[in-house]
Amino acid sequence: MVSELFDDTLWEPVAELNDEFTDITYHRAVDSGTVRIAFDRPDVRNAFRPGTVDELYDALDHAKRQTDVGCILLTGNGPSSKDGGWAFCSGGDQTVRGEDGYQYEGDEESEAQSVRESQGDSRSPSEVHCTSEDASEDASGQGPRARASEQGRLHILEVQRLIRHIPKVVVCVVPGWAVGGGHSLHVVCDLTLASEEHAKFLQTDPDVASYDAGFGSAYLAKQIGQKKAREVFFLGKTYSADEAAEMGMVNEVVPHEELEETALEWGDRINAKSPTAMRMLKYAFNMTDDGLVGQQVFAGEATRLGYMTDEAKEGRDAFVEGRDPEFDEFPWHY
Ligand SMILES: CC(C)(COP(=O)(O)OP(=O)(O)OC[C@H]1O[C@@H](n2cnc3c(N)ncnc32)[C@H](O)[C@@H]1OP(=O)(O)O)[C@@H](O)C(=O)NCCC(=O)NCCSC(=O)CCC(=O)c1ccccc1C(=O)O
Repeated sequence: MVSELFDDTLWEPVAELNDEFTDITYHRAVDSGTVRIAFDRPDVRNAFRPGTVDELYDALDHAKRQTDVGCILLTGNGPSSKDGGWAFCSGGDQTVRGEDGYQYEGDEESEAQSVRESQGDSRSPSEVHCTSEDASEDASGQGPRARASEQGRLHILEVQRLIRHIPKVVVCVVPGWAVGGGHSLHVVCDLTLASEEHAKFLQTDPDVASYDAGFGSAYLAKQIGQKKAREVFFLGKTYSADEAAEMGMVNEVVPHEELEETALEWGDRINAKSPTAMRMLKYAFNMTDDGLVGQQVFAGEATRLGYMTDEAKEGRDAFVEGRDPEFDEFPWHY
């Protein structure tokens, strides 16, 4: 079973990737251009370790390149086999956090690393145990896709940027806890749909001496206002789905049993719209907050539209044919 809320008649695995993944699942809807990417570590409230983040990035990047996909659902599988608890994501896996970020190595290695570090030995586990050839294989104990690294990673931020710039609508489907870096992921998604009974929103970053000083906090303030965003981080209260909707960071709250069905319906609504309009709208919404990068992304799409005109083709053809361009037939639009 993928997840208790998952209807396997409506989805098929994206086989070339899903089979390789250990920490997430990746499915495509049978009847529509919607994909479902889900954290699959329910026993640790879907905390992400570096290998999880790699898989997430790879799935999102694959989804980005599917020209018949308009909507991405990002969710968490559940419930936990240990206690029946539900989670979207509880952020960075604290058991593999090292000195300079999250470590690829498994828990035992991390603990060993901490001990080594406290004894003044700063070698990474891969230096201690692995040759560089070992490191490219599954020496990390985190599945075949884990890329052993001598550096601690904070690359969930790369995933955040991918979600921000992906030319599709990303819906965060929250079946339980959205905490820490998991909370930040929900903030950066275009829309959030939450389980009435189980969704809970909490920022623990400062409890574990972490701080998402980008989208997770500053962009959250754009969504819910400065006072509320500061409350989320400075008081660390837990908010129900209804409270989160009231604050403006959740779009809709539905009964738990209807969560994924509703998410798929949202996907259908999204996919029925003009892909170009949706892409330009997403980038327009982003642009005011994203500075020159926002302008660059929007302008890149404007350039793509320009390239599709006969006027642009004339410019290209004239160069290739070694003649002056003939733009007389093209109006100076106003
Ligand atoms: C999520 C909880 C509130 C759930 O509480 P509860 O329902 O009572 O369940 P528990 O019994 O606590 O948990 C069950 C089980 O799961 C394990 N677990 C839960 N969360 C994590 C985790 N994050 N890492 C590792 N393990 C976790 C827990 O230990 C239990 O295991 P057992 O073996 O069964 O005992 C609660 O669990 C909780 O508060 N969890 C911690 C939340 C947290 O602090 N997350 C990290 C925040 S910091 C972060 O995410 C940084 C992310 C990042 O990379 C980043 C870096 C730089 C800039 C920005 C970011 C960014 O924020 O994105």
